[in-house]
Amino acid sequence: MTTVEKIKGIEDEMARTQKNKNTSFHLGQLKAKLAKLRRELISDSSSGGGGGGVGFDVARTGVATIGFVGFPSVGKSTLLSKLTGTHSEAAAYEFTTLTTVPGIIKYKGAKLQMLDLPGIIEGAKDGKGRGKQVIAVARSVNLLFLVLDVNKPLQHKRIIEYELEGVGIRINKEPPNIVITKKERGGINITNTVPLTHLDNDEIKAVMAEYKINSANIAFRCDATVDDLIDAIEAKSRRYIPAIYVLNKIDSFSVEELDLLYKIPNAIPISSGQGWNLDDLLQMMWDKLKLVRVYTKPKGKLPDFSEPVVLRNDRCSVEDFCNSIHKSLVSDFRNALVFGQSVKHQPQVVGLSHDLQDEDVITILKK
Ligand SMILES: Nc1nc2c(ncn2[C@@H]2O[C@H](COP(=O)(O)OP(=O)(O)OP(=O)(O)O)[C@@H](O)[C@H]2O)c(=O)[nH]1
Ligand SMILES: [K+]
Ligand SMILES: [Mg+2]
Repeated sequence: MTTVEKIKGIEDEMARTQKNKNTSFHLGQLKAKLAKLRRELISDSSSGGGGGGVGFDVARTGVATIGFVGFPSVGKSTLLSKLTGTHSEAAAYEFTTLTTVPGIIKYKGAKLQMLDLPGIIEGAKDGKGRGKQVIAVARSVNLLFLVLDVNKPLQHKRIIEYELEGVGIRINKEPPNIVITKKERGGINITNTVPLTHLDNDEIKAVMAEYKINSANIAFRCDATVDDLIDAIEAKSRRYIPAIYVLNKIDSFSVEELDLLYKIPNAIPISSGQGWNLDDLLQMMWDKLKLVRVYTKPKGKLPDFSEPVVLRNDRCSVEDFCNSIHKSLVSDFRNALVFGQSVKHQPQVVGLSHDLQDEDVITILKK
């Protein structure tokens, strides 16, 4: 049996099993088995076995990368061409785009890479179409544009979410606050700071047994589900990626129905064909990326507000700032003077490990 067939078998069994007190151990076990099999599929596609593909992933440039994912012919390529000026073939037939097409956009001083990808369909994660390669790229981006055609059923949204979840991508979600500390002996010890309303002991035991973890402290600091527990165990293979639902083709949609679309969280209606509402899309992109713009102020001079150094918020220390200017800067570094939100005193003397915030002004003092 192939991994995909085994996954199908477990999914079928789960669908047949009613959730109640007597089945929770069994269901927990099935979910853990499923998560392990899906991880095998992910590592297959990143190591080249059926995924990856020559020339499919592209060299990364810019401070962050945004990937376009959606069903065929929803208008991904039209959007890339509009936003970046890079031509990506668009046509009325499905699967026009067959590989990754990168483009670059400069926004608020930040150079950002956008990746137009082939369309995906139901079953993508299990190898349908170019789904595996698309998903391998999707796992590596900093923000996803999940492009939907407003004229197509909203069910497409569910299918795409399901496909991405199946490969360990978690959309617009924080990692569950569960700390698992493995021990040599002593069994499973559970503590919780909030009541656990979704999980019972049988489920926890089943999952830990399936992962062959016999002794561990598990500290729940959120009202976790069994899926959250599995995500915590599988933390290394999970990707927490912000996403925007780009509801495209509103030019061919009745205005009365538009109100409904505004109710979907993290969504924005646009027309890539007509170029409608793209400014709002870019502003939303900016808010989601949470980039950090830092202005340099040479000693004794005014700050240069024309060209910020842009950092990602997971890499925004003074050291990251130095490295993005020049490799040698760190070795000459004595300390830095910072003005702005990241410091209490204006200015404040800081070292390499200090984390900067958006719109800070910095002066580097050399040895
Ligand atoms: N009415 C309307 N049509 C659009 C819009 N955006 C794209 N289209 C049309 O939709 C069709 C598909 O557009 P593409 O940009 O090729 O879509 P895609 O998502 O890249 O498609 P694949 O690469 O095949 O997955 C083309 O005929 C476009 O002209 C839009 O905003 N409004
Ligand atoms: K198309
Ligand atoms: Mg395309």
